Amino acid sequence: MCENNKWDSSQIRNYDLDLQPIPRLHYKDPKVDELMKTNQPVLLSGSNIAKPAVDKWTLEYLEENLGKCGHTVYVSKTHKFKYFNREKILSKANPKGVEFTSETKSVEMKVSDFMKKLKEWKQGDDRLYLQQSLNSSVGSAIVKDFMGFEWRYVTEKKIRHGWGELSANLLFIAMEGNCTPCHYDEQENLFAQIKGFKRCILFPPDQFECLYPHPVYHPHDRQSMVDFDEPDYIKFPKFKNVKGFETVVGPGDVLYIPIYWWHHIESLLADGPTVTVNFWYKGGPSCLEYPLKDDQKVSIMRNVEKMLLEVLQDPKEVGPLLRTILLGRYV
Ligand SMILES: CC1(C)c2ccccc2-c2ccc(C[C@@H](CC(=O)O)C(=O)C(=O)O)cc21
Ligand SMILES: [Zn+2]
Repeated sequence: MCENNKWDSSQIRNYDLDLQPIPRLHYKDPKVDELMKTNQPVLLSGSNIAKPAVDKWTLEYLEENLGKCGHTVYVSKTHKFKYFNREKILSKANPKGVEFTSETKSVEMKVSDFMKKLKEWKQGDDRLYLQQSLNSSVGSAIVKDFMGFEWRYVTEKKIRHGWGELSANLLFIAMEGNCTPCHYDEQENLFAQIKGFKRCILFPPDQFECLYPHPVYHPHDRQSMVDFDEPDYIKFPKFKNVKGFETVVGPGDVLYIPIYWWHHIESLLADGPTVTVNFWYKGGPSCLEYPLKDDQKVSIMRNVEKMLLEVLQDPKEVGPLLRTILLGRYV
């Protein structure tokens, strides 16, 4: 895995997974469009997409210019930051508000306090992960750098590949070793690495059965139930057969994470904090052409789950009803 002797394999966590490398291409290589057109991940190298950030966004600069208002900081007792959607707790699909606890909580923190905690952090302390939308609430210097991103290139890709509107540009500052467990998003993603190195493990949408996502009504919707650090092969036997892709992104790299592709992302161990900016685009209009694409099937499965929960109300009735439909008739 060691490519540019800036890091070594002792800095990535050891999972027993069958992984192939993600292609790394120059961002102007026409093969980039071949891969994007077929929803394949690709690592774009040598691009200036977020060049002003790569050149200027040191932690000191960010502390100075991120703005005085509070920023959303996630706190975790472990290295894992598993997304938890609070709105799902009392949604109509979960009327009884089944008790859910989240290992990750979010707090508002001044960037100066965040940076101070980053410097003083030691093993065993809670870990922090700052997330900030790059909008008018950040300082004017950051806005100016942001305007200097290579918008012509990313907009050309959005149009050429029929992506939807740009929904967000988020800035992430992670502690070394932080890990975002395996999940998928319903957005196209250009993941621009600014500072430090992140190991990215990706799985195509057709690995759904091997990754066992939480039910759609669960606050951990879209997240895999499998704990990569200690997989429970009894509860999740197909996880043993999962097949994926892997790369390590460094400053200036941009990774295309296609919509509905699973991704597990970790900041290298013992290499200091990392900074990332992502570009999330809504999915484009997808016409039902046959055979259906794997991500369309995931979307259909989500809609079936939502409809059944809507009408059955009680999540415990979904399994028996689907089993009645399936057994002896479809399987
Ligand atoms: C862990 C964290 C801070 C978080 C906590 C609670 C709710 C949401 C999120 C959230 C969402 C996106 C990311 C960035 C990235 C993963 C990575 O780079 O770590 C990723 O998944 C993507 O770009 O799609 C990180 C987070
Ligand atoms: Zn994500």
